Amino acid sequence: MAEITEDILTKVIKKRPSNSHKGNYGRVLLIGGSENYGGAIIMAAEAALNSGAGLISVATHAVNLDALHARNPEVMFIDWRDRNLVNLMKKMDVIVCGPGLGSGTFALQLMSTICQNISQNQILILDASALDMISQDAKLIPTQVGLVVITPHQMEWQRLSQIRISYQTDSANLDALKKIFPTQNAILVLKSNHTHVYTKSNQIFVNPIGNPGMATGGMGDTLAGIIGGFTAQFGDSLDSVLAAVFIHSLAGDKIAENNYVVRPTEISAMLPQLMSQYAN
Ligand SMILES: NC(=O)C1=CN([C@@H]2O[C@H](COP(=O)(O)OP(=O)(O)OC[C@H]3O[C@@H](n4cnc5c(N)ncnc54)[C@H](OP(=O)(O)O)[C@@H]3O)[C@@H](O)[C@H]2O)[C@@H](O)CC1
Ligand SMILES: Nc1ncnc2c1ncn2[C@@H]1O[C@H](COP(=O)(O)OP(=O)(O)O)[C@@H](O)[C@H]1O
Ligand SMILES: [Mg+2]
Repeated sequence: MAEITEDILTKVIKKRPSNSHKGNYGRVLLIGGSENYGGAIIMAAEAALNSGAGLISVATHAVNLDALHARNPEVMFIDWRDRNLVNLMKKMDVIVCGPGLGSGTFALQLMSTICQNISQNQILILDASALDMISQDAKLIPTQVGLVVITPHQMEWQRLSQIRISYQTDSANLDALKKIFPTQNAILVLKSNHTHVYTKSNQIFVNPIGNPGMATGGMGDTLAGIIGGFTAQFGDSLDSVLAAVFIHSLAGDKIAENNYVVRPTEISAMLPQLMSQYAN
């Protein structure tokens, strides 16, 4: 097992060439935010925006539109019941699904639409409720997809892998990852106070930083958005995912130097400045 180090940030974060435009930094669609959990998808979208995705769209319950735009007018909106959502999905480089999605019949339909329409040149990041839905129905896992990144916390991983938290050893986790995604290119980001990242080729990484001030609702939603932003602009590599995990905790540690609590939105606020320090 290897520790993720600061070097991953200099390796991944690139200075932007002058002759570039928003289309060069990736299109991300975030799907989630039921009537009760709008904040989750707003925080994920803010994280994707602040981590540098070129174009960001959010498919959510209509009730979330005003809050989303009041907070981040840079982000585009589509009602998640809009028939055009399927066409929009097809234009995306990255789809992040799950923060605040909920688990009703409609959420199931959305997952099924993603599963049927996503393609080999797209990245899918599954978090929160989306993971609970694939736990209940493996047919919702797409076979034609470029990369799937799953970001469960330990209880979500228990539901998906059937491994109880105290039995979530590295070897059991690797076996489960391969069993759940037999043919797909898949990365498991198993979140905890020291998040582990697993690949199907038996690579294991541990995140040595982060702090308990980060134990605040919305922290995982923010990580999902950063992974979306990093894979959209720096590519569908393991390194992009490792860098996202590391910078999320690095920001958390910097905020915790003089704050008892770390707000997820403050992590997002810190990203543009942190990224400029590591870009080369
Ligand atoms: N502002 C918003 O809109 C927000 C909306 N959100 C949305 O809410 C939805 C539900 O997501 P969820 O994560 O809150 O609920 P769930 O999956 O039931 O997990 C909690 C259970 O697991 C247990 N547990 C054990 N180990 C654990 C661990 N390491 N980390 C965490 N939990 C651990 C834990 O144990 P306990 O606390 O009882 O000790 C408890 O029994 C989802 O769609 C999400 O996006 C949130 O993002 C917050 C902000
Ligand atoms: N004690 C802790 N130390 C370090 N990181 C933590 C700690 N508690 C939570 N985190 C981080 O916060 C995030 C929590 O994710 P999650 O439970 O999905 O949050 P939410 O669903 O509320 O957004 C993960 O990235 C996890 O690593
Ligand atoms: Mg979560």
